[in-house]
Amino acid sequence: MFRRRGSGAVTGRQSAAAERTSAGPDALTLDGVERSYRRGTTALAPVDLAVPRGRFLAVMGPSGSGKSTLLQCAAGLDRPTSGTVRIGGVDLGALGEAALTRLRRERVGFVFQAHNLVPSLSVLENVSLPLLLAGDPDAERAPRALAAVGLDGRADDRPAELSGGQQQRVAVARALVTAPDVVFADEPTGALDPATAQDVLALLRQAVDRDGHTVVMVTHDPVAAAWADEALFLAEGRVVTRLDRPGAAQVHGILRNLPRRAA
Ligand SMILES: Nc1ncnc2c1ncn2[C@@H]1O[C@H](COP(=O)(O)OP(=O)(O)OP(=O)(O)O)[C@@H](O)[C@H]1O
Repeated sequence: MFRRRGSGAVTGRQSAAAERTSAGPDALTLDGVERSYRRGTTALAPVDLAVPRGRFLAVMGPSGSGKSTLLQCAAGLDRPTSGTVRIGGVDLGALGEAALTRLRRERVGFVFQAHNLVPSLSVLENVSLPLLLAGDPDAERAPRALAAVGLDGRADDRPAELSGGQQQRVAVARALVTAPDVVFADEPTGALDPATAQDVLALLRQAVDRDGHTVVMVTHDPVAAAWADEALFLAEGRVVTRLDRPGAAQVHGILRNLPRRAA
């Protein structure tokens, strides 16, 4: 079964990490990324961030601190007011809408709280969808991705025939199937019970340790953050602190003391 970070999985993780250090540009960089809105709200003050390949980053902070804004700007779903976002070295600001859409399809994976599977398609077809959209002809990729989340036996089922946790595992397979530069996960365990949540987090951890994926996860949950390599804490749109190898109790303590944005 999957092992929690810091257990026997460490050796494999270290060798995978060593391979990745020589693997070109960081998966994601933000340089001076700021997002403000017309009525004067600065959702995100200038943020600098570099996420190397093969890293699992948790983004945390009180409600309104700018987590979603950071994720949306970093994933090319929103354009920052100023600053530069690069995914795999590509400057998103230099891309027109069509090229940005293509980059999101081919080089970014998404896992949301609501899994957003297409109900009329089979599980395998759902996982294959990003490959179809990207024009990738490798027919083996989707079954492999499904097997990696332990659901190859359910390929022909419809999403409604699966439990919530299984559906979220399919969403993880769908996010990983194109081997994206970064997987963005927005509260991926928010709708799951604690045990099922741990299974999904273990899958994300495995994707990082075994396959060298890069994950940026927004979460409110200190237990979820403890699966990451690093936690980044936002308050009032700014990065206020970071924690390597975050422990749930430590994360909880930091969160409790962060300032909240005035409503
Ligand atoms: N479209 C918008 N127009 C104006 N203000 C916005 C818009 N979107 C977000 N904001 C503001 O930007 C700030 C940051 O919002 P954001 O959604 O990024 O926070 P969050 O940390 O993700 O919050 P939560 O945990 O509640 O989802 C908030 O003050 C919010 O009201």
